[in-house]
Amino acid sequence: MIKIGDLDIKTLDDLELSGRKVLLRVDVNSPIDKNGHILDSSRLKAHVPTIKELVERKNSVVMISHQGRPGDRDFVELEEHAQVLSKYLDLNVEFIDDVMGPYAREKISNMKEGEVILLNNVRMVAEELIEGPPQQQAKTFLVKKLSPLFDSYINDAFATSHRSQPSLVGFPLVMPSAAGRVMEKEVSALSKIFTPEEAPKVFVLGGGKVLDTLRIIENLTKKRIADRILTGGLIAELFATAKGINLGKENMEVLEKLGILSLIPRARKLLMSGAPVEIPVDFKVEKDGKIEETPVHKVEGVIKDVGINTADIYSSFIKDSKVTVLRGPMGIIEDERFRDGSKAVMKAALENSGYVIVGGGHMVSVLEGRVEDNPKLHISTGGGALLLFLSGEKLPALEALSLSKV
Ligand SMILES: Nc1ncnc2c1ncn2[C@@H]1O[C@H](COP(=O)(O)OP(=O)(O)OP(=O)(O)O)[C@@H](O)[C@H]1O
Ligand SMILES: O=C(O)[C@H](O)COP(=O)(O)O
Repeated sequence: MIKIGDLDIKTLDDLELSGRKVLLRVDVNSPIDKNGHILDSSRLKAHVPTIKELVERKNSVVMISHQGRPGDRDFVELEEHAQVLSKYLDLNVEFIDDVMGPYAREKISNMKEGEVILLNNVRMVAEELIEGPPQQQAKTFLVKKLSPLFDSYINDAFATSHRSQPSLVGFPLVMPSAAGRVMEKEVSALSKIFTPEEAPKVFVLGGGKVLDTLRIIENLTKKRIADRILTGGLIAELFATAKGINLGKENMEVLEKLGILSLIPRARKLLMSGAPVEIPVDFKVEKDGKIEETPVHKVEGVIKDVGINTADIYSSFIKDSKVTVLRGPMGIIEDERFRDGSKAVMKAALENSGYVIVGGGHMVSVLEGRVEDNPKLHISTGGGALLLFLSGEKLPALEALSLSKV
């Protein structure tokens, strides 16, 4: 059983799972290249322990997932996903080109112990795109057609837990349901953020999603969760400007174009209410094709990364942290010349003895493979779900799991 706030959620340890037919909601939504192929399969790999365990416990497993959204380039079928999963699992994952029609239902009914199926993209079913409360989603055709074929429902899709769609919130109301191992790992790692005993807590927040990050800082401040919030990326520029620092014409133009200047009053309010927000003391800027280090009060050129002194000061704060959360890079890390700030904070976090949580594709890429066998490191699979979780919002899929029938 996992406890999150006032919710109690069953895990694979709490359900009778042997010789059963299990419907497993996974999130295999992956970046897709221009030829329609999977670019990065880390989300698929993440589900391997859950699937393996269910197979080893002699269940037959039917996976259901979305990929992209209708109308988008990455809205593709899941045939290649099944092939990749087969490779990781070293067993045949059969792709079924159907979601809930007679073909899929017949295949599911005839499954034998240990067999694994991946249904086609659940967002081909129009109902899946409508968000609504669990009680409404439990009455959808998706739930009505599929639930009678299964003994249990397992949700392992933490990265989609912020959506209140039928495949995520409809099933727990009508059948015994539990969280899979990915969901369990995410929830127990991320709940360290809200545990007062684990302190001090340092949040390293950067990147480009300024409004989302501002919401996180508002929540962390309101609930007095963070001891220090070290800013980089565009959120650092917002807070520097909110403090009255002139970052120069070029950077102000960037902030204006992105609509970030309108957030200044919210940032000021946070600063005045005692938010433990730190801003860089220096930046790495690009000016007339040259790269320079410049103090925060004398910025000339376009800001591309935090400076050397900031990286040192931030690293020293991280050194004493018991929980460090890193989300969003310190600079424009797609360019190798501007990765130093992000690399420095990551190094400090990994060298410290505390717990480290890394979220968001860009910061994960700064890990550069240093992930094996590190029990103190948690790499979240969540994008939007993680942002919402950190903002203190409830995740509908978790709430629904807590309503599990039986
Ligand atoms: N100073 C800066 N100016 C402009 N862009 C910046 C700056 N610093 C970082 N960025 C950009 O922020 C982007 C990454 O931010 P984002 O918030 O999307 O993080 P992420 O961790 O990848 O999130 P997710 O995985 O959820 O998409 C990168 O493209 C990077 O170039
Ligand atoms: O990548 C994600 O954030 C999840 O898979 C959810 O996808 P969505 O934003 O299309 O609902």
